[in-house]
Amino acid sequence: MCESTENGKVDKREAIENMVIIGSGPAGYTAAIYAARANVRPLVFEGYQAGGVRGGQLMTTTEVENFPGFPEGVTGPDLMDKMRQQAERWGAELLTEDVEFVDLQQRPFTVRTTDTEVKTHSVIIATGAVAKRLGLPHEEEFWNSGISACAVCDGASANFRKQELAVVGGGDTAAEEALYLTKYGTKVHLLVRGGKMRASAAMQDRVLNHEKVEVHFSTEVADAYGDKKGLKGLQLRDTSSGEERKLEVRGLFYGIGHTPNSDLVKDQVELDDKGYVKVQHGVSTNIEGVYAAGDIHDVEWRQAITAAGAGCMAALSAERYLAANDLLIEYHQQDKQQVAEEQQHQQNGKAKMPEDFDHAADRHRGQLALRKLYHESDRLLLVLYTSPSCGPCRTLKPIFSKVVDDYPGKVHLVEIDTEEDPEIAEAAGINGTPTVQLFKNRERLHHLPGVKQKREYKSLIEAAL
Ligand SMILES: Cc1cc2nc3c(=O)[nH]c(=O)nc-3n(C[C@H](O)[C@H](O)[C@H](O)COP(=O)(O)OP(=O)(O)OC[C@H]3O[C@@H](n4cnc5c(N)ncnc54)[C@H](O)[C@@H]3O)c2cc1C
Repeated sequence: MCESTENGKVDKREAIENMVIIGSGPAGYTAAIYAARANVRPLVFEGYQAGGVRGGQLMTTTEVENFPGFPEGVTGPDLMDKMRQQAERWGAELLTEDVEFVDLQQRPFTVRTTDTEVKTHSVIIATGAVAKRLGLPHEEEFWNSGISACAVCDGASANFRKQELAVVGGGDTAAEEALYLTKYGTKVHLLVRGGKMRASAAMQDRVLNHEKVEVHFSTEVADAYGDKKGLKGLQLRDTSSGEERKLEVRGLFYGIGHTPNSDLVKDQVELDDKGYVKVQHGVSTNIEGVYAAGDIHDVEWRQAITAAGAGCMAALSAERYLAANDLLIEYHQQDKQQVAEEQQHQQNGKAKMPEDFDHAADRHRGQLALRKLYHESDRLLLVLYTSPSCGPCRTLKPIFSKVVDDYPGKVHLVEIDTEEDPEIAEAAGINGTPTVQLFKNRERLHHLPGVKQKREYKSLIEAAL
């Protein structure tokens, strides 16, 4: 059933769900795999923007070396894609939407996004955590044009290559980001507020002995400065003497920890003083039938494998709760092969090479296609800049492809891999991926860094058609 609200059409489902899982990090997807295997048919709200991208924090890292089953290591985005495929294969329903409202006071519980509203007998909160920001006076001005919270997503951008860069933080995340950035920058300054680092001994050894990394202890960032082209430097303050000085860098990356994504449930579920959900018996919240799994409650271990373990416990606990209260409706699923709609979209969207260039096709790839269409096409031109190691790009690509499906013959989509085509990305002023630009008749209409809501892209496209 569809109903109109102030937000537009909301799909209000009449049937009561067995289980809703909020979040799609290792905790959410593992809960989905266990619940789906038990014929519970969970509904997963994967998230989109509110608390980090679909797939969670591992979408922002490169190699994961410690997740069991991958002796050669696996990239974070690949690991999360595999978990997603496994959940989908066993019949979990996945919606890439942010949950905006929950009512856990009345049963069945209510869960609502902009597009969907459901009632459910049980809920697993697996909303994880997001990177903290410093809140510098000029942070917003240089966000995505020099300041970033994801070195792995943005470090390879043309404007950071062969430049001096800085990372803030003294823990493992900051150390990992600094080491990653040495691949691209001429030098990386690691700015540590205290007199020593909190990172593991092994990580400290690596950064302190790396020829391209300079560690500045007792140093905090007071502000950032630059011009319209982006960040030019930082105003630093010595935390012991209060003395200030400038440091010329073109990139500032945050590695200063995380905030739990618990705002959604903060007045309904018991939280600790830092905002983490309080649990008993591993995953049970103070509300029967509501469970929490992963970094949303784990202040101590905070690992992919512990989050996945908690997801398993939450799914089994919720299933027991449903069975004990006679609420469970079983759905016997066929062993679906991996039929991800997303893969189909990517398949359909395979871009043509310039040699067999087809003007009529909606989708293209690479700088030659872009140059050709920029000069010759009278359609609206949508340029999607991505990079191979960027997790948010993997989230955006299928969603953006679906947006393009709605305008057959009216738009041209050109995907530019900023590693394959760094010159054109630089010329276009791309400071991070993903970024979308809209052009009409050789005029740039919009520059949209990051992942936006589908409706935002659609309203800009419709206004420009
Ligand atoms: C840079 C980096 C490197 C790391 N490397 C490793 C490593 O090598 N090995 C390791 O074991 N661990 C690593 N970790 C830690 C690991 O990523 C986390 O412990 C793990 O991802 C936590 O999983 P989670 O499922 O609890 O939450 P997250 O991964 O944080 O996922 C939370 C999910 O909830 C969704 N969400 C949030 N709010 C909403 C909402 N309102 N509606 C719907 N969905 C929502 C988000 O979109 C996201 O999908 C790393 C972390 C970082 C930041």
